[in-house]
Amino acid sequence: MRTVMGCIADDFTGATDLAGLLARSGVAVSLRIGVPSVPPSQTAAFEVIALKVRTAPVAQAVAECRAALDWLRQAGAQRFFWKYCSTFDSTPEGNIGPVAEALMKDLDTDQTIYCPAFPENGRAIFMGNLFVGRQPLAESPMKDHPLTPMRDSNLMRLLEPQVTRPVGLADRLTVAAGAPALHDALARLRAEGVAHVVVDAVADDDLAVIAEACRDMPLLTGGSALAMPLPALYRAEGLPGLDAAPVAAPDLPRAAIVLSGSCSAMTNAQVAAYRDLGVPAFRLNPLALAEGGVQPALDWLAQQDLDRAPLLYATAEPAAVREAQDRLGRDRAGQIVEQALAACAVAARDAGARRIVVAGGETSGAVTQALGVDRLDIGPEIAPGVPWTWCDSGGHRIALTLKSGNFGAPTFFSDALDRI
Ligand SMILES: Nc1ncnc2c1ncn2[C@@H]1O[C@H](COP(=O)(O)OP(=O)(O)OP(=O)(O)O)[C@@H](O)[C@H]1O
Ligand SMILES: O=C(O)[C@@H](O)C(=O)CO
Repeated sequence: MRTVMGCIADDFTGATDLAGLLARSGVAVSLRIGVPSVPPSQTAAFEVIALKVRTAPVAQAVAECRAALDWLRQAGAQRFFWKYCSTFDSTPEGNIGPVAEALMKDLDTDQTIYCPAFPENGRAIFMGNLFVGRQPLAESPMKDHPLTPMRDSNLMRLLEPQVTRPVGLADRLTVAAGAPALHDALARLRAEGVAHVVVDAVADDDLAVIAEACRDMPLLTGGSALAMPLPALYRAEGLPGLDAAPVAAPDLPRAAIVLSGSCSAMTNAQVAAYRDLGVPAFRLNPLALAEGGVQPALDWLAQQDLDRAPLLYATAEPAAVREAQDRLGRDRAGQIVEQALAACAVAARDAGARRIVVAGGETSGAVTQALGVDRLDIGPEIAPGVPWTWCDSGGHRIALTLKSGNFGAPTFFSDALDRI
């Protein structure tokens, strides 16, 4: 079927978040890991391509996203969505702005919007400032993120150094005036040469207004929640073939593994809560990994009863993360941990684990790539923005859930395992 919307996500948890929220409306969603190496044949109404480019060098991120755009255009898509984190995770150079600008150029469009709001998960934008719960972004735990510490809450100020063309704001008062008013405001900004418009949203109703006003823009950018109203709008337009055939849940053995490489405040709470249940747990320390490699963790794993869903985690508080980064360098510390958790995922699968829980976007990218997964079917939602997915890995059908660092309740790991 012809693809209605092509979506590009800058990390893997973000991709499952987006696909899960789209799937809530019963629309056909296909989630691919990386740009497929073959031209599109059987495609869904909504195609999501998961990339691992959030912290990649700008030129690499732009090249991968343009290749994804090209594939999605071949699939027939004429509208596109650039999905990044609801906490606007980026480095001073990018990659949110440079990718958006490159996609705009390829699509020959002179304006797009930026709306990472995700009210269900406490992300709201007011007067261009992003809030996480009741805290401004830069005062939230995101200020200590291991790879993308967010030290400013103002989205215009964050975006300006990342792009070459003017940045503007459509504020909450405009959004509250409704879709036609927002549409007119965007047209006025376009006439003034404003290419990049941050749009305020504090509640799902605001996102519905924004989606309605902007649904025909060739490129939308934002968090997953902005995409949620789109399937209903496109259905109302009478676009055919939007509905999904139900995906059968596989009957999987109990054996499971939980792998956590996120150091967010919420993941720290989730690791603590899961450990409190008395499950077997092994802490991966980047300094020990740098010296002794991953073998001790693999040896430990080989001794475990996978029916008890053991936990391997590098999750640590900001002071411990800083210490590892000071000694190893930020990127090396991250990569050592990601590679170790990826090796543990493969070992666990080979030992029979068929339900795999992963916490952290970069971590999920490394694990999913190591498992050789190229496509995910969306299953039931565990928490807002975190679905179970089914996929093929190493000749087996497995269940995989990729949890964004900040998402889920403190009981997320046991919630996930109870859900299927
Ligand atoms: N103890 C540690 N010391 C240093 N770096 C660590 C440690 N534990 C994990 N890391 C690294 O921190 C990074 C965490 O990023 P990741 O994207 O996996 O989680 P997250 O940002 O919380 O999740 P999301 O992107 O979904 O919000 C990874 O690169 C991981 O390898
Ligand atoms: O938008 C979010 O917060 C998540 O989907 C994400 O991108 C985490 O990496």
